[in-house]
Amino acid sequence: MIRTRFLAFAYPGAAPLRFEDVDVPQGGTLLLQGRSGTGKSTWLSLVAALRVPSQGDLVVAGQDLRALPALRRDQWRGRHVGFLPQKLHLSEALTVAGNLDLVFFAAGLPRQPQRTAQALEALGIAALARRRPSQLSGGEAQRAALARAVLLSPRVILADEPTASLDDEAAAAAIALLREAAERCGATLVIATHDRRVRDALPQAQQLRLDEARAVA
Ligand SMILES: Nc1ncnc2c1ncn2[C@@H]1O[C@H](COP(=O)(O)OP(=O)(O)OP(=O)(O)O)[C@@H](O)[C@H]1O
Repeated sequence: MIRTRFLAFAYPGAAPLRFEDVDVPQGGTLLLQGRSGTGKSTWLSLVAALRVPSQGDLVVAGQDLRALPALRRDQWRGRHVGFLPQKLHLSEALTVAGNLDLVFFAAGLPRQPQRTAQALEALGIAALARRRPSQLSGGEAQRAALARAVLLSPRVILADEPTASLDDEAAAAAIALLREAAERCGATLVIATHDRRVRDALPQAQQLRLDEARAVA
């Protein structure tokens, strides 16, 4: 679940970005929409506890993020938030499986090879576990990044423009994979997108529209 009230964030020297309230139940889907520069990445970073709101309340998966001590934020994120960034950030120094193993490290947990294998299996890329990211197709790399995002069965999955630069077939596959992964984990799914195809594919999803007006104090 995600609940925001009067949420705002100000970059130094800039007018605050103010965000409309949302109430997304656990397991629900939210589409975060708006043109470039309207604050989608900022909103995602607040929900992921990467930034602290300047104002307002923010509860994610039952955790009041303003009450979360700074020292516990990274661990909380590592355990409860799965992030599928637009640029996938898979390390070429590691195999696909090795990239997933980093998740355990980030969450302060021991490596669990069986769980890594299961996550790759669930996304249909078990056979690619020992490859390097550069040896994957774009779609395979996205599956690897999604396997990494859902490895610890997060309560929230945040996907930043997951269909950008994908053709229709690949975009439909990416949306289906995200939905299936969220369903398996019982996670709340947030997709930041300005792709109409995502909205059309998820007609039941809640929507939060950001616009330029919100960037004004
Ligand atoms: N580190 C920063 N310092 C100052 N201003 C910033 C910083 N990061 C973003 N901004 C500004 O905050 C506003 C929101 O940026 P944000 O990246 O959240 O938008 P976005 O909707 O995700 O854009 P895009 O779709 O292009 O990724 C923009 O006006 C941007 O210029």
